[in-house]
Parts: sequence; structure tokens; C-alpha cells
Amino acid sequence: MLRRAMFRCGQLCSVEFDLRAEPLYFTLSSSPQVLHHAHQQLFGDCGKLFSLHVQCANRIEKAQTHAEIKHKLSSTLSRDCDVFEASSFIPDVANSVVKGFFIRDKSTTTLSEDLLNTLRQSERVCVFSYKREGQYCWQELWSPVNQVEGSERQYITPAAAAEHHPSTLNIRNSDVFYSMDEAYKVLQECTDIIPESKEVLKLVDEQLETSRGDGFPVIVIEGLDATGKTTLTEALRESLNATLLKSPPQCLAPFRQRFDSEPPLIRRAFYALGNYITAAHIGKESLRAPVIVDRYWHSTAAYAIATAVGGRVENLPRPGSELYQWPEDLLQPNLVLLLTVNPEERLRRLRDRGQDKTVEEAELEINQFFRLKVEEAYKRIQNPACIIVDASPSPQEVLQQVQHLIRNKCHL
Ligand SMILES: Nc1ncnc2c1ncn2[C@@H]1O[C@H](COP(=O)(O)OP(=O)(O)O)[C@@H](O)[C@H]1O
Ligand SMILES: Nc1ccn([C@H]2C[C@H](O)[C@@H](COP(=O)(O)OP(=O)(O)O)O2)c(=O)n1
Repeated sequence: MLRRAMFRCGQLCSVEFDLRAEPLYFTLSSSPQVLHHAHQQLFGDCGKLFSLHVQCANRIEKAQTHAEIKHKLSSTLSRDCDVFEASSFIPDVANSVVKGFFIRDKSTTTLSEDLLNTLRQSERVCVFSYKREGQYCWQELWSPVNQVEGSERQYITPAAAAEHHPSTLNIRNSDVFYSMDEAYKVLQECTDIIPESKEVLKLVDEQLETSRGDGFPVIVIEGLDATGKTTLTEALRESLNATLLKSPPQCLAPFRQRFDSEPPLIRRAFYALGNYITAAHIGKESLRAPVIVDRYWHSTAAYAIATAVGGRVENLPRPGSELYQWPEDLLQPNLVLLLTVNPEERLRRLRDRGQDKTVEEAELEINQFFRLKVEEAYKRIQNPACIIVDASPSPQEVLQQVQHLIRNKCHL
């Protein structure tokens, strides 16, 4: 029964309805509880209030349903409807999060109810409505005709903020992958709906075992778009007579746009496998020359964590969290340099370069919360941690600065 799966005892629900503020937390009880003033904002007299939560057993179907509903809600509901991200979860219990949405409909139409009814009938979604009497508010399973039989009132009970933001509970092997096998399994589960998955897995299978013998140094250059990675890596290739590699590797270029359009679970598994293919190339190339890599695991983990964690930088997993630990089965570089420039200079360089931006890069520009989270996540990744390089000076000066660092750290 959907309901029982929804709210187990001790489960909290969090609603992100103000990026600048903490999410709103509440739990449910069978006895009336007075609404906290902060809850008035969401549960106050503001038209029809619903929540819907994705309930699919299969994780691929769950990820695609969530993405499909998010698109439907944003493209179908009127401007009188506010849609907020919601999560029901058990505090500090990994993988306990059930993602959903809160819809506050101030319109006079039945559009939101028609849409919710269609979703409800798909059996992949659980829909609740909210009623209010004075200081009390309760939730009930919703149906357009009448209340669902046996649906007792569950009163909204204000709860204190969870110690760890709910979005950090599901990151392991859903947003960030800590072994090749875990990422490989996700794409195996997609082969019937995304045929390209087979070709990507074939390319992974073809990679020789990653041997990291006593080869030449491996140096990774990281940073946001337009910080100067391409310019610097090409200059280092020449000055060090090195091999230049990228992640994702060139062999995955034909599939990238396809996987960029998939939900995070699938998209991040794709980029994780790209790192393992690049690792095999590094293992081979480093036997004969120094290797320079343009993006690698730091990018994959930092963008995935920053995307998964809602709201402000403070919601990121704490420094030292195991979520920042390098995967044990992924080849480690000798040195990781994080290029940083101030936002204005980066935007100037982006404009001067004139290339199309990826959706995520566009997000970096409009959503400073996202950019700050990417930058902070980069810095928290350990084993190896990155060394921060001020990439504001001229290309020549940045190159000299980096060559000095490489000489000191890698004796090159
Ligand atoms: N140190 C620098 N100073 C000024 N402009 C730079 C510098 N490094 C790169 N650029 C310019 O900035 C733009 C983005 O550089 P690029 O190397 O493509 O960055 P990324 O690979 O990080 O996206 C390009 O037009 C490049 O010529
Ligand atoms: N190893 C990598 C490389 C890129 N990504 C993701 C992270 C961002 O969404 C994009 C950035 O890649 P993109 O090629 O656009 O970046 P640059 O143009 O090289 O600066 O790809 C990743 O997850 N893992």
C-alpha cells in the first residue's frame, strides 16, 4: 500500500521552498499539533495544497518518473501554482529518501487536480492533499472524487532541522559512484531503454586493465568552464612533451549529448565510466610520457554533489565526509590543480570564447548557489586533494606558475 511505504514512523519530510533559507521540516502524527509559524507560510490559507511522491521499485524507473513529473509540472501548471522539491526520509539513514514535489495551487482551475489524477492513476505516484482548521493542518491520501477509503488524518507536526540535509543521504552510488561496478550496473539496467548504454559498456569492457606501474607523473587540471583548462593543458602538453587526455574520453563523445539528457543517476554513471576508460588510457600512456588530464573524478564528483544537494553551500556534506573520498578502484593522479578565477573574469572569458554553453554551465551562470557548491565540493575532495591555482593572470604567467608547481611536486 503506497501510504505505508510513504511515511514510516520517525520519517521527516523536507520542503525546499526558499533557496536562501533552511528547508521546512515536518513529520506526521495522528493527534492534532499546532502549526509552527514557519509552517504557516507553506500550509497557510493559500488555495489547494498537494504533495506527490514517486513510488517505483526500480531505481531507473524512479529516476525517469521523477524527471518526467518535474517536466510535466513545470510545463503544464499555471503560473498560479508554486512547485517545490520535497523529500521524505529517515534522518541519517542512507538511501531512505523518497523524492517528490509540493504543489501550492492558488488558481481557480482544476488543472493541477486533473494532472495529479492522471499521475495518480499511473500507480507510480502517491498524492496527498492538505486541509486546515485553525492552527491545525493535516494530510490525507488524495483522490479527485472523495477521500481515499480508510485514509485517516495525519497531522502536520513541526520538526527540527535534520542534522544532515536529506539530499546527502542518497548520493552514494546514485549521484556519485565509488566503484566501476556500481556505475556499470546502472547502465546495464538501462540497456533496454537506452540502446547507447550497450555501446558504452562495450567500450568499458574493451579497456585494458588499468596498470599504474612506475610510470611518468599524471597531472589533472580541474576547474569551472572557461577557467582556462584547455589553454593550459595544451601548453603543458608542449612544454612537458606530455600526452594530453580528457575525461570523458573522445570515444564517448558520440554518446555525451544523449546521456546529458538523462536523470542524474544515469548521467553520472556515464561520466563515472568515462573516468574509468580515461584511467585505462592514463595507465598505458604514463608508461612512456608524462600525462596531462583535462577534468577527471573531481569534476564528476563536484558537479554531481552540487546538483544533488539543494539550497545553500551549508547543505553540502561536511568536510571530511566519506562522500569526498576518491574511489579505491580508480587510478589516482600524482597532482590535481584547480584553476580558479573570479566570476566576472570567468564570464568575460566565456563570452570571448563564444562557444555554446552546456545546460549545466548555463546553470552555473544564473544560479550562484550552484556555482559556489561546485567550487566548494572541488575543494573538499580528498585523496588526492586539489591544489588551488589562481588562473587570473595571463596564460603565460599561469603556465609558469603551474610549471613551478609541477617541478616541485612531481620533479618533472
Ligand atoms: N590566463 C588566461 N587569461 C585570459 N584569457 C584566458 C586565459 N586562459 C584562457 N583564456 C581564454 O579564456 C577562454 C576560455 O579558456 P579555455 O581554455 O577554453 O577554458 P576551459 O577549457 O576551462 O573552458 C578562451 O577564450 C581562452 O582563450
Ligand atoms: N570527468 C568529468 C568531466 C565533465 N563532467 C561534467 C560536469 C559538467 O556538467 C560538464 C562539464 O564538462 P564540459 O566539457 O562542458 O567542460 P569544459 O568545456 O571542458 O570546461 O561535464 C563530469 O561529470 N565528469
